[in-house]
Amino acid sequence: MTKSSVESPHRRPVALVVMGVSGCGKSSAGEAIALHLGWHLVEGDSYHAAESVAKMQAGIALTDADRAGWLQRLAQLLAEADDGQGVVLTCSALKRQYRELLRASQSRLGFVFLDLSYDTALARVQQRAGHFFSPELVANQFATLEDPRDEAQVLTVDADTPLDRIARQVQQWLDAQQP
Ligand SMILES: Nc1ncnc2c1ncn2[C@@H]1O[C@H](COP(=O)(O)OP(=O)(O)OP(=O)(O)O)[C@@H](O)[C@H]1O
Ligand SMILES: O=C(O)[C@H](O)[C@@H](O)[C@H](O)[C@H](O)CO
Repeated sequence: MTKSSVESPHRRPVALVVMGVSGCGKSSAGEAIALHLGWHLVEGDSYHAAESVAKMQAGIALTDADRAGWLQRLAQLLAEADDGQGVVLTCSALKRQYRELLRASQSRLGFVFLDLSYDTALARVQQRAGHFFSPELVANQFATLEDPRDEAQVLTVDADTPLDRIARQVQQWLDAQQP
């Protein structure tokens, strides 16, 4: 057996997707992580089609077809990350097939899964003012979520953890990996 065949195929990520249901803290944690690492922050919600935002405002869940173009746009942005410029992308990435699509564009991709209870997510979304996302859709987000924990390069974090601690957990996780 050659040396390379026994080594982990995964190298330290140069891009991270901060993922999870609405209200789990993707934007807040994504910003904290990007600041801590000195990486470029991409807010995935900014890349939804206007029609998709209108649907979510109206309490209509997105379909795979609604998300297809959005995910393609995000995949292109992830492809640009490298050792010189890391990228933190906030993106719900609820289904495994969405995550696979993103992985296909960036081999050195990690996911930070913000794990949160339904009750807490709902309370956060209801309390938040001025956001397009309809609280009626929170249950659908949980129904759509396919747990990523058994997939490679996924760090699961309790989404109730203070943001600075989440950022440090991510840093430690990255530091424990080979360059
Ligand atoms: N770790 C945390 N501890 C306590 N409150 C948090 C934490 N992270 C986020 N919040 C709060 O929860 C609410 C939702 O956070 P945020 O908008 O970052 O979530 P999100 O996943 O980006 O949501 P969406 O996908 O709907 O935009 C905000 O009011 C935010 O201040
Ligand atoms: O895939 C989706 O259904 C969407 O990306 C949602 O998750 C929202 O955009 C987001 O959570 C609200 O900010």
